Amino acid sequence: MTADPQHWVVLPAAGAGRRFGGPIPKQYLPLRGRRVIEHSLAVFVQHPLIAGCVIALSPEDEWWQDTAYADHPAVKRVAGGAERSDSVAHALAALAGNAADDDWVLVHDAARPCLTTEDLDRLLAALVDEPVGALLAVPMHDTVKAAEDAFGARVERTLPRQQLWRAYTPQAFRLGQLREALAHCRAQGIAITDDASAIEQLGLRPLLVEGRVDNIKITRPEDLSLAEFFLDH
Ligand SMILES: Nc1ccn([C@@H]2O[C@H](COP(=O)(O)OP(=O)(O)OP(=O)(O)O)[C@@H](O)[C@H]2O)c(=O)n1
Ligand SMILES: C[C@](O)(CO)[C@H](O)COP(=O)(O)O
Repeated sequence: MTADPQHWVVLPAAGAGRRFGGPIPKQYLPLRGRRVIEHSLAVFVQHPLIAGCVIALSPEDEWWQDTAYADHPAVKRVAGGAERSDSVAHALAALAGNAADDDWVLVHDAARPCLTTEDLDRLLAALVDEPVGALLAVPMHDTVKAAEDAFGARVERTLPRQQLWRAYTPQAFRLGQLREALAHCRAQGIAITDDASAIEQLGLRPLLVEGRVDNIKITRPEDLSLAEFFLDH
């Protein structure tokens, strides 16, 4: 008889926050009495189904030591990498000693501080009997235009929004499969911006689990005020 899979969390937190700018990386900015990263971790550390967390940090980020989780027994730290996917891969390697290949790993951005326990529970529930893995996502409600090139301002076509979702985190996959998928993308030189994209490159189709729109990532300065608002309501 095989044991039920455990659930682990990987928090990539080694980004520089270039689009945000500012004096320190966005994940360490103050937000409603705590740092952004403390909000992002809190929901996992308190959750009974989470076995432990690995956080990928930039070695230069001395602000981590000031957080409530710096010496927390359930939070292990590793060095991040040049890209988000490298940071995730480093954290997965660190997990290998404690976790099984069939265990679930939930990857969540350190810069996403508004995740609710309800959304996390919905994702965890979706993993029961799920063959591939799942991610929180939000259906597209806007009318979306594709431009003729990345910087072009002229419409090429209107995309069918019924098929479009915004990919959020956490994104949950089997430890062994996610490690394989990230290694495949790295070996093939395939650039990816989320973990689901790596799994898709193996020919698999992750499950989209509808989440709250307010689980935003802090990417640009205006997102910080939005996160403040969402945390208050
Ligand atoms: N080399 C990297 C790059 C990003 N991240 C993390 O991945 C998450 C989402 O990435 P993003 O919003 O793109 O963060 P940054 O890379 O910091 O932002 P930017 O692209 O604007 O520089 C963040 O929690 C960030 O810290 C990481 O761990 N390692
Ligand atoms: C995983 C992710 O949050 C998906 O939305 C990712 O961090 C996105 O990175 P982006 O380049 O800021 O879209």
